[in-house]
Amino acid sequence: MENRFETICDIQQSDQLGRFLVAKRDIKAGELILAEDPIVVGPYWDADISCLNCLRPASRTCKKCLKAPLCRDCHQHDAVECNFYGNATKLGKNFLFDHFNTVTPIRCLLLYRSDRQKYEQLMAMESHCDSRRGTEIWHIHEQYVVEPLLYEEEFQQIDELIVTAELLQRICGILDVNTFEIRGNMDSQGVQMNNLARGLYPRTSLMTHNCQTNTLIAVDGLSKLRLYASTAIPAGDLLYYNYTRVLFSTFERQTHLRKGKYFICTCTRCNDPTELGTNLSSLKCTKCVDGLCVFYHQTPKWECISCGNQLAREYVNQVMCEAREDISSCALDIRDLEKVIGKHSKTLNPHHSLVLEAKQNLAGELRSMCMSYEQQSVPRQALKRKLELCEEILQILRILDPGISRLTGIALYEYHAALVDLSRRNYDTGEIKTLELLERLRAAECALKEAIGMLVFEHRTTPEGQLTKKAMCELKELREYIQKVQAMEEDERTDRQIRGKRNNNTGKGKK
Ligand SMILES: C[S@@+](CC[C@H](N)C(=O)[O-])C[C@H]1O[C@@H](n2cnc3c(N)ncnc32)[C@H](O)[C@@H]1O
Repeated sequence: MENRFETICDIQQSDQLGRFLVAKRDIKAGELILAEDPIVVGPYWDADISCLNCLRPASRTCKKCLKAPLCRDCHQHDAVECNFYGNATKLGKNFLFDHFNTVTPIRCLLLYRSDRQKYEQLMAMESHCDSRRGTEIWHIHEQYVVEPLLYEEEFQQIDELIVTAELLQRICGILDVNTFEIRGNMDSQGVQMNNLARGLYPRTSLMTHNCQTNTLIAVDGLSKLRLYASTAIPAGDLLYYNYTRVLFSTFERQTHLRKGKYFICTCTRCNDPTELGTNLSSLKCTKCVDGLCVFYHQTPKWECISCGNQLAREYVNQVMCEAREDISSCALDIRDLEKVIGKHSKTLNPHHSLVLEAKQNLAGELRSMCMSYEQQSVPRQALKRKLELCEEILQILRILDPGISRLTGIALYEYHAALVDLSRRNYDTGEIKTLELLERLRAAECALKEAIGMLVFEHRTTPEGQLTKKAMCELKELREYIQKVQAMEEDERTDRQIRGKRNNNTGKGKK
């Protein structure tokens, strides 16, 4: 695997980007680029107190070290960590329960003892200490990590390593800038078992950010990360990963990257006021009918693409604040969500990221509703609306997250499910004929096949991995159903031909 990475990628460096990855040769979409284990895994910042072995909710303390929280099923945790806490006789028994945010930074420090090479890899990572110094996040880490640790004699030195406030801040910075999310395993019933964790992957984290990624990251329940090309990557191109969310507006993405990753993104999407034509950040023009106002950051101004009308900053702020407030506080209720979508689609582009957020919530609620009914009794309106929403979201994802995409895969799966259910219903009520049913089912089959092609990279222990399994069974069933409908359609066609001939013959007879 080591060799694979080295034949595919080069690590390069520049003043602007720091270290980054470049494709050494053409990489095909879907090709595995690297598989990597984390050098450190730990709970998220502000996570609930969880088992140091599996990160499920903790219910007791390790019998050996008498300090580490464990769940009812785990009896041990990392040996170096357990020994360290066991030997830390002056450390209060509740220290980790009282200062759970210190767990991951302590694990980073313990690498110095357990694996010096990994410790060096960790310390080579970007921490942005200079940009963080004195900021709110610096003070938060000072309060919840640096002070509790340095107050305890046990943490002031680990072997020859002198632990200082600066070193701890650097580790906190490294964790904030470089960690990847690790979602827990699903149990056999498909319920998520562990709390969210974060992991440090030294090679994967070298990837540069771009709001349009060309890679896909899949992490399995054992924390192994696999990096795939999500589009074809020509030799010489950088490998990109999207550090932020695809469906965030430019303002939200830029804020997240500036505040959390300490750089300003200048990718094609960020530099295009229309966001590649999706208008995910645009407002409706207050003067002309179909116009959309976009933000030109160089000037800076909000201006209508069609009529040139400019929007006052105060107006934009007011509209956005109201929408943000309404959408974030809207109950997960179909009627309320429809109301909020209707209201804010009058001032924002109906594809604005805030409206899309409400639409995604609505699609989720419609999905739950469809699942709670017997198939034949799901309200038709709900199926129709779900299909419409899936189409809308897919159209945007195809542009912003091209190639193999987890979000597109999920949306395609939902789209296929709504299309099959609605078409069956339309057929049962006589709204569509067999041929149209067949055509729609074939379209659903294409969507489902494409969804599987995108989700197949997800490990079986993850929610998407479970969805892939389900989708594969449904594809088999759908194909069987298509065959039946096809046979019906052929029978009907033959029937029509016979009747047609008979009519012709009768006609001739009459003549
Ligand atoms: C996860 S690290 C990537 C590896 C890092 N370049 C290094 O040398 O260790 C994230 C940091 O890389 C830099 N970076 C990543 N993408 C960038 C981009 N598109 N523009 C500018 N800087 C970027 C920023 O400093 C960011 O905080």
